Amino acid sequence: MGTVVDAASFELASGNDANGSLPTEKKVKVVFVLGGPGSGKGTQCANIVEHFGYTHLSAGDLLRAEIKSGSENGTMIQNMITEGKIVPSEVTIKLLQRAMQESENDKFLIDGFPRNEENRAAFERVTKIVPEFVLFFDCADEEMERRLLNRNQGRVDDNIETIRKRFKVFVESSLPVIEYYGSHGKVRKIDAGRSVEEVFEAVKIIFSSVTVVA
Ligand SMILES: Nc1ncnc2c1ncn2[C@@H]1O[C@H](COP(=O)(O)OP(=O)(O)OP(=O)(O)O)[C@@H](O)[C@H]1O
Ligand SMILES: O=c1ccn([C@@H]2O[C@H](COP(=O)(O)O)[C@@H](O)[C@H]2O)c(=O)[nH]1
Ligand SMILES: [Mg+2]
Repeated sequence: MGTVVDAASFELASGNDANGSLPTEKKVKVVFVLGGPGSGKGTQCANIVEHFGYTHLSAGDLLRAEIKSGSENGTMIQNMITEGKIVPSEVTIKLLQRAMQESENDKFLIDGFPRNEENRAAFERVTKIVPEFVLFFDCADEEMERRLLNRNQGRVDDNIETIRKRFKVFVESSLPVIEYYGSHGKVRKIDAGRSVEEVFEAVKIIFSSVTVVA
């Protein structure tokens, strides 16, 4: 597995177990993958996994799995997704923490999270994880809308009404998170309006510059 250089490792603390014993710890490296709905986050994460050995954690996929699992939060999550709203941080962070703890990998692409300032602050406070960097897929609304309306995966939020709401939430709540990380020199911005292959060429340059083969 590749070793990421020039990046600190961070400790992931789990919640106490049933006996209240000390939390277990796992050192992990995290890259946040952000961008508007339909900008191609999931598509490019699949390529990054294949070439650079990360584990892909899509916050949206984890929430959709939680609905399917019959969780007590399922109805609330379903309603939030249908409305394009942001699920409370504690729910999403628990799912992300669990996925990282259960994985044998130590480097993760967290796709579609944090979506607002509260998500960001809560994640850093609870997990003590600071991302190595933020990959930002920048894409025009018209292109994202076209992609989402053609996606055909049966998602309840891939309809024009919810898509418009998601765009508004992205601009009002998620862009400030990207600006926050930008002000800390952590954002790697990519023109995501190009073909899948062209976008991945740009992605590869970024990951190649932080990763060395072991
Ligand atoms: N560069 C691209 N050019 C054209 N189509 C693309 C490109 N990247 C992804 N797509 C297609 O656009 C749709 C949305 O892509 P994807 O699911 O990766 O986006 P996303 O950013 O994860 O969206 P969401 O935030 O809604 O989960 C998919 O059908 C995908 O095949
Ligand atoms: O951190 C998150 C991630 C997602 N959501 C909700 O899920 C949908 C779909 O997310 P995708 O990333 O497009 O798969 C999103 O619109 C939110 O409603 C969330 O609340 N928090
Ligand atoms: Mg996605």
